[in-house]
Amino acid sequence: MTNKLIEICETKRQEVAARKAAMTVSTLHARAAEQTPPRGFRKALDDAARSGFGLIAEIKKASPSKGLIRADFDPPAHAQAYAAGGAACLSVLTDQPYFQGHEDFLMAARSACALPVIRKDFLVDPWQVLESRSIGADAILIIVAALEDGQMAEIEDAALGLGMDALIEVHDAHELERAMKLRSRLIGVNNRDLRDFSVDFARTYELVDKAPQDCTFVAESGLGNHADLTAMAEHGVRCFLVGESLMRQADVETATHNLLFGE
Ligand SMILES: O=P(O)(O)OC[C@@H](O)[C@@H](O)c1c[nH]c2ccccc12
Repeated sequence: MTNKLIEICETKRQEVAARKAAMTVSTLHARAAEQTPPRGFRKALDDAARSGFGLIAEIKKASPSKGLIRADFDPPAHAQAYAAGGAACLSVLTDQPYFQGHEDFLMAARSACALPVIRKDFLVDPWQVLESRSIGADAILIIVAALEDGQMAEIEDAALGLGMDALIEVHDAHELERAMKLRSRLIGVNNRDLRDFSVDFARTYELVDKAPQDCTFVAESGLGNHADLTAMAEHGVRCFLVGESLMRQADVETATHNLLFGE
């Protein structure tokens, strides 16, 4: 695990301890029961990828590597723009200390459109899965580099048990092997190295050939334009997670459309 990831997960464990003390599981269950059912995250991606590209468009205000990305940050407006531009799913950062995210952003984005939404955060405890459903999330992220095998399985069980999808994020062949011990067949490869934040598409190219055919395979991070997507498609990749390059555009809907279909 990289130093940054260790630091983020330690911060997250403290945050979760404080949240657990402030909120009972029965309150979370009651809130989860008020939410509309999970929208089918992987299915929406697969459906879109059958006739084109499956895009998870990310609502991201800031990041540790880039600082502030979007000054006029407006989650419901961005959600609608992404949906109108052709995205299959949304990703919303909820981590506050490192990404300036918030649960309210996810709730506002999900209410503003019909797309399935993944909660983008650092999960270190199955408790956070129920918390994610209680704010409406349709899917959660499992970062293999951050967790032991047993923890990953517990978090995944919690998600699948609530009818949610789990996106399993890997960086290398060893992590992909560990991911294959899980039940979920929704795999993301992060092209960004969390040690130095460098982006290398070769990570995706290496791992897509190693992933079993029944996987929905998502390339993540550093994707800037339609040519990046078509280059990935030549390697058989049809699903993508894109944040920064879209969030920097004044006209998010047109940018999303151009990313998917070319200018
Ligand atoms: O903004 P980008 O370069 O398009 O990347 C989006 C997404 O892949 C990135 O935000 C991400 C991938 N995995 C993560 C894990 C935690 C936080 C953030 C991420």
